[in-house]
Amino acid sequence: MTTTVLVLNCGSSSIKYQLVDVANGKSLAKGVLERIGEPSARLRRDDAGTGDQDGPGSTDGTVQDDVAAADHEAALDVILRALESGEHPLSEVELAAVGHRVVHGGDRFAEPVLIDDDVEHSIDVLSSLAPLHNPPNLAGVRVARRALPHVPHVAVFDTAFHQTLPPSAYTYALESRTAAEHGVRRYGFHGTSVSYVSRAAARLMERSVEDLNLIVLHLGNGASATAVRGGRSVDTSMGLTPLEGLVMGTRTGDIDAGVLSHLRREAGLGIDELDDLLNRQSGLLGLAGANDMREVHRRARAGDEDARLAREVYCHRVRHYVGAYLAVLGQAHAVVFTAGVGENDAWVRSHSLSGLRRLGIEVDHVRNSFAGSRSHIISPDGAEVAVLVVPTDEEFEIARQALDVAAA
Ligand SMILES: Nc1ncnc2c1ncn2[C@@H]1O[C@H](COP(=O)(O)OP(=O)(O)O)[C@@H](O)[C@H]1O
Ligand SMILES: CC(=O)OP(=O)(O)O
Ligand SMILES: [Mg+2]
Repeated sequence: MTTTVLVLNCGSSSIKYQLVDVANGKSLAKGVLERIGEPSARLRRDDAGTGDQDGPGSTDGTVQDDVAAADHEAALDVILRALESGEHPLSEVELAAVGHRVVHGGDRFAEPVLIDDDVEHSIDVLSSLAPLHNPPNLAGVRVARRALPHVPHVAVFDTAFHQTLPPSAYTYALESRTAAEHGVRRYGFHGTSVSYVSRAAARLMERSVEDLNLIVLHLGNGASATAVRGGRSVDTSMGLTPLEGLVMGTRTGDIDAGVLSHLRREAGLGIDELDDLLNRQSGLLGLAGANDMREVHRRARAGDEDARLAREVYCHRVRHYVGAYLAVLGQAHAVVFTAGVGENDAWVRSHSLSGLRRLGIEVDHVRNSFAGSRSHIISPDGAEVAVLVVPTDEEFEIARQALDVAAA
């Protein structure tokens, strides 16, 4: 039986794709189509079958500029044609499944599922709880189901891994009838990444994940912290929506809910304006004028005080959650950095964890400056709490889970 899975991770303005042979862990083709809807849409592809998984962002292949991708349908069409012209044309590859990243699965989905019209409808209903994510996820599902109607399509949810949160962690102290009536609770996101990274961290530590307490810091465009006990999520920083917790590229993270009523009354902002302000105009972008941490560093080095403050706030919040989750877990075996910032940004790693020696947490500056793309330990030998950098691979994890569902 075939073990090849096409994975689609559809964002609002980009689609990441990967063709994976789950059996041997090989990536047969991958890429990202960015700036959907703009004339300057661009496809970065690596379809030479470079072999092993090597983390996000590592597209060492070719770049096609100005591709015709006015919407997700056109974008997927470009991707399917790119795959067809690569070393592993879809017409010659038998697909076991198409795996889709879906960010919000709400109460309904604790596991990956085979997509039918009813599942599609549920993803749509959950869109208001993940306005940056579920709508494009759904667009990808719809287009791909039409383009590849004979292959099983599987949704893999960011929320699923966090279904193990205990009620004390997922319950907001909001009047309970209102909360129950409107499904207001903490769900948590980035679960596919955290689950993959937890197991990869255990391998690096040569321990079983069941025996480890981990604090996983997924610092990408969205950012979250998760406390993982024995491979299960027991607390996480994102909540009902992917807005709570850490400072992100364009999202506030934690903010006093009173700010909303204050701005409603004082600035006359409507609900959609508030939503846009908190989700799209804030975070690093709102503080420093740039949502990419590399640009924030450039500005900070050039003396820009706003950029300096933005990265201080970012690291302060990470440190805040590390302390909180040390307390939640009682004891941690490792702090694990992953995703775009976590994997690449030595400055953020060392600033977030500085001064924590008495808690057993220390970063070795030589090890921290290693810039390769493989998992590595950045704490000194013998540290009480290991500090690790572990590249995430949401696409591979989605492929693995999608194959499980399709083969069941
Ligand atoms: N070398 C780097 N140094 C610091 N930050 C980086 C670096 N490379 C990427 N990033 C950050 O990672 C972010 C993207 O992270 P990623 O995990 O790829 O996000 P997503 O998968 O959500 O699109 C970028 O916005 C940028 O801020
Ligand atoms: C859930 C979430 O925030 O995802 P991303 O980091 O891809 O925006
Ligand atoms: Mg991401």
